[in-house]
Amino acid sequence: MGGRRAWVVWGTGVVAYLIAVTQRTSFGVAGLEATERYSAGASALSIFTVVQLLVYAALQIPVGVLVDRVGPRLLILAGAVLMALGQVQLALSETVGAGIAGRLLVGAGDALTFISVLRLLPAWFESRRIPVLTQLTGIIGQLGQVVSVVPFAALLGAAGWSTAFLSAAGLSALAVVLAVAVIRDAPQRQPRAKTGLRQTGISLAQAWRQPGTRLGLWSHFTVQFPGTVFVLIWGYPYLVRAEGVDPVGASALMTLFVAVGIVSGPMLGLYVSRHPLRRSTMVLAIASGIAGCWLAVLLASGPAPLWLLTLLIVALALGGPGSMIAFDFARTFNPSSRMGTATGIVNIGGFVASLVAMYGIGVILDVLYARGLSGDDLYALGSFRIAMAFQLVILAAGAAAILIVRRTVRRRMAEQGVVVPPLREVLARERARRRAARSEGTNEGNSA
Ligand SMILES: N[C@@H](Cc1c[nH]cn1)C(=O)NCC(=O)O
Repeated sequence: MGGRRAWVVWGTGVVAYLIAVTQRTSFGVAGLEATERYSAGASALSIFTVVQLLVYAALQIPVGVLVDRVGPRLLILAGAVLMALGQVQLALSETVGAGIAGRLLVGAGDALTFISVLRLLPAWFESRRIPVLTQLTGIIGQLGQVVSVVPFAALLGAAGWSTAFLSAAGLSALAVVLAVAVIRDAPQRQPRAKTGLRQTGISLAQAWRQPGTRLGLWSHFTVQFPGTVFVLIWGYPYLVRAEGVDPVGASALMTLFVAVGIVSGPMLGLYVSRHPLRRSTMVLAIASGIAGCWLAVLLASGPAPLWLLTLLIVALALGGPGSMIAFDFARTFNPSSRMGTATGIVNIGGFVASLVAMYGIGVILDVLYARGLSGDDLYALGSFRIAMAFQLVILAAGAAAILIVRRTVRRRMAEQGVVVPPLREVLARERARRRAARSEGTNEGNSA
């Protein structure tokens, strides 16, 4: 376990995930070209992304169940095939309907990938390594966005729509070859228990009834969406049009977002492996940080100062790696035979919250504009702030759900003899220990 072969298998899985994130985000950088190609307006184009995310979210449970039954390799392979077909379809499509069919295939293939790559970890690595590797999987995968924004966008500009999307399809074809050649479910061939539909239903129900799975779901729900919404759709127009940040400054803030995610991921992974009883406390701390920064930005008189916007970006960026803690709940509270199923349940949370927030912000902006409350600017600062405040409602609901489920989790743990001491007590004990260590040091100094 954990030898060279394990790193190669996991590394290949991560490359497949990075390629999936490239396919996921490639349409986002082709908005202007898509408007021309399909002669479509903004709302028609938004259907492409909504359909893709809906398919992704809807497939999480079936995929989670499947990965436990057929293993991750086959699903990573099938995911790459679907994404290659989807991008070919998009490359050749000339109508909105045909284009959406392409994105639907991409969403389906994407849905198969992440859960399957996480499922490789417990088969190949010791459990103490998994929190950091989970974080690294997320971080490296997110670099797929950079592939979309830099080489893909350049190819789109230079060679046009069909060439760019056919090349993206080529990347997924490469993932197919790599998956066939390198990825194996486990170091040794393992007999897979034959599970019928009834057993699958039972396993799904067991994963859902496990409060640790639901703690993961709500953790993912609460801290993943604010960053996703900001980066995928509303962040740039908010910074530039509402807060008056110049485009170069806005791009720098978006880059800071990626950098903070990369630096903080491994740190959070280490925290999780050292303090497994304080994982939800970290999730709640990140959620409070995001809510606090948003409140300060939204309540600022006039445009928010740059230092405050920078702080907001840092808090939002922590949400990505913070949401990976959710998968650790799925893994540690479920037997490995149900891990895929539990991971699928958890992964729905952030994507549902993101869809609700993205749509809600758009609707609020439209309503305020239609009622004449935004003057002649859809993105007026006052209106955008009201719309962005909608996220605080979702954050509060998520945090409340975490607190409620956590109580059940801790009660169950106490029944099994694991008591989580209140944070107050732990901090007081730690202060006393430090005081004692200091006074011991002073006494030793005096007697020397
Ligand atoms: N939390 C994200 C991944 C992530 C890690 N760091 C920033 N974002 C997640 O849930 N990913 C699922 C997926 O399919 O990408």
